[in-house]
Amino acid sequence: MGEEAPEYLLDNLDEFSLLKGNQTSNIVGKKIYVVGGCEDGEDNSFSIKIFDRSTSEWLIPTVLGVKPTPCKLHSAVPVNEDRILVLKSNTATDDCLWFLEVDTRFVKEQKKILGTEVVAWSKGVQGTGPKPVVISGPSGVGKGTLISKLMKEFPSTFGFSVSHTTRAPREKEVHGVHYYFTERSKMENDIREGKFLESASVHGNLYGTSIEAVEAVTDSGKRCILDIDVQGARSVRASSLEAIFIFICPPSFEELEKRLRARGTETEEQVQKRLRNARVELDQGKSAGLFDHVLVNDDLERCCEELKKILSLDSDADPVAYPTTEDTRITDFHAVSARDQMILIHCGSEQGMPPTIYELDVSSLKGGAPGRTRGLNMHPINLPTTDVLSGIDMD
Ligand SMILES: Nc1nc2c(ncn2[C@@H]2O[C@H](COP(=O)(O)OP(=O)(O)O)[C@@H](O)[C@H]2O)c(=O)[nH]1
Ligand SMILES: Nc1ncnc2c1ncn2[C@@H]1O[C@H](COP(=O)(O)OP(=O)(O)O)[C@@H](O)[C@H]1O
Repeated sequence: MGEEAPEYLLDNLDEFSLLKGNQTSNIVGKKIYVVGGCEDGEDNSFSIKIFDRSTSEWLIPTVLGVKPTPCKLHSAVPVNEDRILVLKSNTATDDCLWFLEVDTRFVKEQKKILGTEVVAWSKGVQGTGPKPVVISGPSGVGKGTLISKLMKEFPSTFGFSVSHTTRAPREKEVHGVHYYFTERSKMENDIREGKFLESASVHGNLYGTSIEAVEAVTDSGKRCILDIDVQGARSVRASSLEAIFIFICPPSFEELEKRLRARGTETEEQVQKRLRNARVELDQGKSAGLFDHVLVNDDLERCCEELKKILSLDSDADPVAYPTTEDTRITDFHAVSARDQMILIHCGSEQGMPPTIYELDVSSLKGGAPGRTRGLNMHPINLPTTDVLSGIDMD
């Protein structure tokens, strides 16, 4: 019947056939990526195995990012030389498109850092959404105060990225609202597993932005605000997250010291540490190319107005445009093909009903692992109401 299996697969067929469940395999460069199968007794989970054609060996890669939840059936197709599109059938619109990154910039960096084979998951998102806002500045300058004010005025526009930290909570701080207060060993482990967009040691404690913290806000249709230090801002700048970077300065060093003491949340030793670090941060804030805007927080009202202008929230500006998502569902019986950055998804339907063909434009992808791949545009193609595609007219 069909063609003989290539020798490199026959040699390793035992390994291959050990995998069960719904699987797909795609070739990118010299490697075959097998997605799906059983893992730890869990059916249909998105496990990954790689067959390296140049060495005829199976590789088990380090898998970074949050992987898709299991589903009964999926299909996959390479989009280009650095990522594979994975389509989950019969799942919600916002969960059906995923990317397995095999050689993107992030994956290349991680391969160097970890010294292993690496792949990374990122979830596909339709549209681009508003850019997240990174706010940095020395301790006591008023970042928290400005952010609270903005969020109070525009509660449905902004959402706060709740960071993780190993520092102890202050009196009025609430776990999950101001920070996720966490153990150092747990946080270090999660960082190693690629769950964090960035992390840094600040004033002797570990702080970090988890991918989920940013995406939870963005997925809810809100614009994400991150309050992070300059090291964190630098990491985010180097990541796939496209954001606006704003540095907040005090009117003077003396005023900064006054505010920090007046807040009364730190011991004298901690205040001293924060003031020492503030000098370094104020210097770093001037680093070329790091911050898009620098604001001086002298008068709170004035500074907040400036911030709103930057974020186009002044009365003259257009409101921020949010993406609209059409309801799409990929059926169990579907076929997928790719050509020139355009993916066609042919979804079978109930007997007698015409199929639905979706066109997915992947020509302007943004972001990616760790996090979400944005810029997708998927819509159904309007089909003529003839039998051409049902294959009835064969005469
Ligand atoms: N890199 C990084 N810095 C963070 C994060 N969360 C908070 N920070 C920064 O850590 C520093 C200390 O924060 P905090 O302990 O709340 O003290 P405060 O700045 O004096 O209010 C501030 O500069 C924050 O911007 C994070 O997730 N990542
Ligand atoms: N423009 C301002 N003028 C005077 N005090 C301010 C101003 N902005 C913030 N503050 C006060 O300074 C202190 C530090 O502000 P906070 O928002 O906690 O700083 P950060 O989050 O940058 O550490 C707070 O007590 C706050 O009320």
